[in-house]
Amino acid sequence: MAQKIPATVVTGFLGAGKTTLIRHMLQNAQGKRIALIINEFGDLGVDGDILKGCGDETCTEDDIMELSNGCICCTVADDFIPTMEKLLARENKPDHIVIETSGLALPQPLVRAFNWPEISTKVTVDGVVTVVDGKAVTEGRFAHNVAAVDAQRKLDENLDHETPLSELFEDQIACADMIVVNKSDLLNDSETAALVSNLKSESRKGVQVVKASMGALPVDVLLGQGIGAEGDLDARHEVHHHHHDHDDDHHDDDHHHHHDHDHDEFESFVVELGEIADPTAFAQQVADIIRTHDILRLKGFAAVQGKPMRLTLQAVGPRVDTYFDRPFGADETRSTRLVVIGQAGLKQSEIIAALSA
Ligand SMILES: Nc1nc2c(ncn2[C@@H]2O[C@H](COP(=O)(O)OP(=O)(O)OP(=O)(O)O)[C@@H](O)[C@H]2O)c(=O)[nH]1
Repeated sequence: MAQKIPATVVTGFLGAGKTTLIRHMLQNAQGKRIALIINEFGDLGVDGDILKGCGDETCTEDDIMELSNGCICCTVADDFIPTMEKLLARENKPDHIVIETSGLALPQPLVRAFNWPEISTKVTVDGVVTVVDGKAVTEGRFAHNVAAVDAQRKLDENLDHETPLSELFEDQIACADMIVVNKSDLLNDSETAALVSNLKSESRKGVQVVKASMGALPVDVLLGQGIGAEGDLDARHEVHHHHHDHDDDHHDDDHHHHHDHDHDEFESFVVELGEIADPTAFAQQVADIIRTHDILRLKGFAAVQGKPMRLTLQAVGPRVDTYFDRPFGADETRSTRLVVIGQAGLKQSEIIAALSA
């Protein structure tokens, strides 16, 4: 019987650095043939485009498959399983499959999907890698399971309210086989050490916690954990959520379980603009809009007047990064397309007006 193909699930909150980590991994794959499945949030294939635009031989378009029908946990049967089957039916099989979940997806339902008969004999979950935005967590955003923040919470009644974001963060930590404390370049040594030790105490026994900057970790560290996570689901208990009206018995079926609607708390939309004049001024404008409207994530591509190259724009919280990634193609419209992601209730028309100003 053929050996099962190992699959690594990369999860982590919005903007934690999953795409960056995967890109680094592909560029340093050391001959390993890696196929990618990307679960995009929103209808603009930004992450896929970033990976395809890396121009590296190891990430040809053929090896990248996109799931774009929303959160992976609700589309297992219609989207994920058929995509996996297509991938597994290929003559030229990958050595390893890497699945990037959208920043809002929960890893447990995806891992559970590997027990489906269509794929369970052919693939196994090598491990779940959870990428953490070290800077954001240190600053107390989505950091509720960090002991220090918890202690503070108990002292302040106003902080008692749990948000879905922190619950999601806990679920991602609970499911991890390896936790990557990314963006360590933005932390000092003692902040990094404190975060690593907090996450170690919050995660299951034996889970590795490693620090990284720009997701730069050796492929041998990330892949080949050999965990078989799909057979180990009970250890990855999802956190009990207070606002749900029924309790989780951990034997829920794949789609209709209690997490289904967590991502309803979020929304995203795409903004199309013409060419922009000045990247620096535009980045500043974007940063101001993010602050005013409490946008979680904003990313996409811009056409800059007089520049043949496409500008990639990435914003996580108030930090906006821009860089030119590749020339626009001859048959490509020189336009600016951005996806905006935030908690439900974004003032879409105001945001579009502000971006167009
Ligand atoms: N300073 C710093 N920036 C980083 C690091 N890793 C990633 N970034 C930046 O953070 C932003 C988000 O990184 P991505 O890799 O797109 O994050 P992601 O988790 O794929 O984001 P989503 O797809 O939106 O969930 C980008 O602008 C990256 O360049 C890091 O270690 N240090």
